[in-house]
Amino acid sequence: MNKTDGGSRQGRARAVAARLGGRPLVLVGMMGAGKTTVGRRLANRLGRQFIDSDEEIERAAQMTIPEIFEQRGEGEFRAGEMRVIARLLKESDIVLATGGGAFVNPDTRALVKSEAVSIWLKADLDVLFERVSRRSNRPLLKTADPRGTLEKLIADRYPLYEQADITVISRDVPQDNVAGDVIVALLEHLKTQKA
Ligand SMILES: Nc1ncnc2c1ncn2[C@@H]1O[C@H](COP(=O)(O)OP(=O)(O)O)[C@@H](O)[C@H]1O
Ligand SMILES: O=C(O)C1=C[C@@H](OP(=O)(O)O)[C@@H](O)[C@H](O)C1
Ligand SMILES: [Mg+2]
Repeated sequence: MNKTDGGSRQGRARAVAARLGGRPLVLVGMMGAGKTTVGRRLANRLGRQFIDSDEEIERAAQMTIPEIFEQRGEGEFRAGEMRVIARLLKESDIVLATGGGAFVNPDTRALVKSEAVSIWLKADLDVLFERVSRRSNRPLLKTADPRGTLEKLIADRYPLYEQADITVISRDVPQDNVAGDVIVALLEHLKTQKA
């Protein structure tokens, strides 16, 4: 084991940073998976800038996500999401948390696959439903049966999320531990890549 492949928490983070070069890290997965919160911790541990595509869209539009859906419709939100992510993927040394629908778009998915290392934060229906029920800021779940809607989205989207480079289970443990799981999985993945 050389200096940057150390088994310690810091050593692993350094090894991941070195093997990535500047390549962006992109978190994908369902609403409630923890992309925003775990992504922030991951960026912190890797010494990278954290960016959330939803926050970028809100800032550019000067509106919240529910307002954008209500006043402009999902189509316009998706078009903005695609543009924002394409712009952000030109940056290096970032951790980008996407919204749950971003990787569903074939163009965005292709771009993420070619420009970044992608991580699917995976959680099951019960965990996701419990987490998204804490807040009412997700317009797609404003239905008569939000749990059923979430279940349907899972069925539609899991085959696409599976195309991410690595999959990490977003367990119900402190978010910093999930960030640690991502670093371990990333290191394993990067070791299998050509230098
Ligand atoms: N590992 C975890 N354990 C418990 N709660 C979590 C975990 N990860 C995220 N959460 C909580 O779940 C909710 C959704 O997390 P968030 O990061 O917004 O998910 P996403 O961006 O994927 O929709 C937040 O309230 C967050 O604090
Ligand atoms: O899954 C989706 O289609 C969406 C997920 C949300 O982001 P999070 O996954 O961060 O909740 C946000 O982009 C919007 O409400 C649509
Ligand atoms: Mg989020």
